[in-house]
Amino acid sequence: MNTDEVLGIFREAGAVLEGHFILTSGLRSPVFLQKARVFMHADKTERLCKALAEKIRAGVPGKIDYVVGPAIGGLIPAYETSRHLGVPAIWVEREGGEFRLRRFEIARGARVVIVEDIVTTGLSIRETIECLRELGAEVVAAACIIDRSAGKTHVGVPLIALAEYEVPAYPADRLPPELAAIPAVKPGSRNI
Ligand SMILES: O=P(O)(O)OC[C@H]1O[C@H](OP(=O)(O)OP(=O)(O)O)[C@H](O)[C@@H]1O
Ligand SMILES: O=C(O)c1cc(=O)[nH]c(=O)[nH]1
Ligand SMILES: [Mg+2]
Repeated sequence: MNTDEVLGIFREAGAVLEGHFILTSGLRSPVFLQKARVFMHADKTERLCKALAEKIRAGVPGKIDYVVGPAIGGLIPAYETSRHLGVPAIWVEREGGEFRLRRFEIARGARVVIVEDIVTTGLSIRETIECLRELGAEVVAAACIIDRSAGKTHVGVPLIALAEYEVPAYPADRLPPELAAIPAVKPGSRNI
């Protein structure tokens, strides 16, 4: 599946929003990919995640013990991708602001692949890696449906993106005037 097909699915679902958005990193952007509007459709989610699973299989040599999704955005794509990989899906969720594996136990040395929805700065994946490494897991790769940095983000493990789509993002104190003129909204779940 190529980038145009992935973006086509997002557009068809009405998931490419325009306005003034506060991203999880604190950066501001005129475009927000509201993945929930894609993941509400099982058929669209299946097509995307089947393709992502194939890309993970091709890019990750050896056994995968778990797919790990960072909540909330990563829950559905991690689950659906794990279904196509034939491995269990677990998740990390925020407790006091920090990602924790609250509901599961994994053996030290478990080989895991993180599956995210969207990557912008890679902050959420880096936080997830930190949590998993503290538990002794081996993070063999991370994957996402769309990489908004178009390959510029590095998370310290191989990052497998189904699509790369570069979207502008600005520090809050360096907004272009057209963005500063629109009230900002924060769609994600960090800090709520
Ligand atoms: O690469 P980054 O700069 O970390 O940005 C991407 C992250 O932002 C979103 O999560 P968010 O914390 O907004 O909440 P959500 O998962 O509930 O959507 C998205 O789900 C990714 O986890
Ligand atoms: O960087 C983010 O927080 C982000 C961007 C985006 O387009 N979609 C999303 O869910 N999060
Ligand atoms: Mg998220």
